[in-house]
Amino acid sequence: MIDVRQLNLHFGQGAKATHVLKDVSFSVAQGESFGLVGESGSGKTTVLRCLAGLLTHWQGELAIAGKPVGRALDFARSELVQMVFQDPYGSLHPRQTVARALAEPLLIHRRDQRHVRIDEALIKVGLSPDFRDRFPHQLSGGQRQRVAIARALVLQPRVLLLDEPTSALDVSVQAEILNLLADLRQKEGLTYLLVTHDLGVVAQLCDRLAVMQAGQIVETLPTQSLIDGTPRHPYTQMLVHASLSYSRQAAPAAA
Ligand SMILES: Nc1ncnc2c1ncn2[C@@H]1O[C@H](COP(=O)(O)OP(=O)(O)OP(=O)(O)O)[C@@H](O)[C@H]1O
Repeated sequence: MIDVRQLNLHFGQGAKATHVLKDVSFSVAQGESFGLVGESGSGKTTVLRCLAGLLTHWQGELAIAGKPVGRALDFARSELVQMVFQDPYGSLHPRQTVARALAEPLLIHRRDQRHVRIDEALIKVGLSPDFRDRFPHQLSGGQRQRVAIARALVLQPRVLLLDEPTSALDVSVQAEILNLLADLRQKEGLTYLLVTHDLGVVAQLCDRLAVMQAGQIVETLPTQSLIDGTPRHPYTQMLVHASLSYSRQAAPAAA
């Protein structure tokens, strides 16, 4: 469903150019959920932004649903792929009602039955149609992220690009949103590409993952290997170790 081949990207020019993505290659099957993990600045979000059409100066080959992806963001791509951002407050316009936020993609794509589609999208994310007239500041963090997911779903895409979809939320709400994403993947037959720092999120939501370091993929592995503690690359082992010792430190405080 998603094919990334030899993806390269630089920011800046000449002597100041930084090579941010270095020959990144991976494939995600139809219906699969694939995680991208790695330290801050390793290039995870940049990969999503290339696939979403938000960055256009990449080199390599990108294809979605078997069709090569061009550089410019076009209608066909928006109908196939949508992105959900980390901070739902930032991604929703503060003066737009929920209905207005969801109507916008429908208007741009000239879809009919907008009321019905908006209500259907709200129900899919566990919100009642009563939420139509609310503004973002009248929503909790979890409800805002539900609205952002509803907006991503309203055009019925086949792929969601999820950029740290739960990291801006309270811990108690994170589990709800992860459950919602797991349910939606199954019910809607979606394919996920998910960026996260949190190996717990990968364990819950992803079938496979790629580990990035300094713009390169160092290892691609099934999530089960992560859980079994059998990753091969020393950097992945270090990430697993760091995450386990963090959980152990956090456990007494949480008790
Ligand atoms: N618009 C930009 N202009 C210049 N450099 C950028 C730009 N966007 C990202 N970068 C740089 O590209 C590198 C990769 O950034 P990216 O956001 O993809 O990393 P990341 O792995 O997603 O990190 P994080 O987990 O912190 O979001 C970083 O060094 C970042 O500073």
